[in-house]
Amino acid sequence: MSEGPVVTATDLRKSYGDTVALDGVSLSVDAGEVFGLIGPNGAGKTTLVRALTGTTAVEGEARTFGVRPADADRSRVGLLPQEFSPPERLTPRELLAYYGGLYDESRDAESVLADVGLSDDADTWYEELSGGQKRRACVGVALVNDPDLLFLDEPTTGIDPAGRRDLWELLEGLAAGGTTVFLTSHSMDEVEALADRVGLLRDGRLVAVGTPADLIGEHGGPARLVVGTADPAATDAGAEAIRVAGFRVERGEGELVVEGVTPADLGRAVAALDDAGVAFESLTWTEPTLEDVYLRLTGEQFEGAFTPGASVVDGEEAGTEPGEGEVEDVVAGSEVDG
Ligand SMILES: Nc1ncnc2c1ncn2[C@@H]1O[C@H](COP(=O)(O)OP(=O)(O)OP(=O)(O)O)[C@@H](O)[C@H]1O
Repeated sequence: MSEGPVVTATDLRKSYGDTVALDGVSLSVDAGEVFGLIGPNGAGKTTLVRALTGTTAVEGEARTFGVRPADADRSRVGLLPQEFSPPERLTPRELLAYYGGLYDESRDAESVLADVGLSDDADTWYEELSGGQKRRACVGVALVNDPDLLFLDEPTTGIDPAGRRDLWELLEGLAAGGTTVFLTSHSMDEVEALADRVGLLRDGRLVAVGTPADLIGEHGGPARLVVGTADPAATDAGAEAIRVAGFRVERGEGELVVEGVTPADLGRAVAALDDAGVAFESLTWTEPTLEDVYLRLTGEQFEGAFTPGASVVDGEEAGTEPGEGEVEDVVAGSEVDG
């Protein structure tokens, strides 16, 4: 395993006409590190991957293994582009033989097929594979030269949950063995699970870089208690009781969202509801995730998600009708019947 950064970028810039795709991106990725790149559609992720793999010309300086990407030893780099359409009338086994043949040395096709979970479909034409099986085959192609540096642009799109987890395990194993992985994904759980460090790209700029834990600590916002309330009267009474107990509370339809509740606060919050005789149907405590970081830093909202800090606090702020906000499904947390 080599020492020091395997990938470096200094002030990368790229425009397509008036569209600025990269607006001064600098980063470095060390050997054996999994770097996760996230950001909204059009943020510049694919352009950055292309810059780092030498498939598009950019301003600034990009280096892989210390040389310009176009000059890097191709046998050491694997690339799964976002759009990759191998020949339709080849089977996964043939595809691996075909792409493996481009290198002086390549991995045994059977072991790659096993790695990506395609051993049973190894002799089906590519065009007859399901979407997820196709993507597995494409991941296999990126692995066939046993690369030291692997670029994966949205590798698990279309792959079922079990298959995604298998691929995560595979990537973790590769990284543990010293492979450097540069991963872009729209799946926050994927990036949180895999990445040692995460970079968030927005409008061509890297607006945050850090470990998932650091980014969540810095930008994820507070832990929350969501109280499912039985009826509007209970929602009103619950909001008041929680507020009086000193918490910051927001109201949604049939629920209250109490922000900044630590595990040590839970008892006091529940006691406030009980003391006020407020009937509640559920209690869910959630800690912030990388998804919260993403939402806060991009200003995006998932449909149905409420806007942190933008609705009723102390019942005073205007502009939000009860029922307007709705909290997304619980991602991590515990439910307690009330
Ligand atoms: N070949 C091209 N010609 C013109 N504009 C382009 C081209 N490629 C990308 N762009 C523009 O550059 C910007 C960045 O695109 P890019 O594909 O890098 O974003 P992305 O973050 O990968 O998006 P997505 O999440 O949708 O894959 C977008 O505004 C896009 O429209």
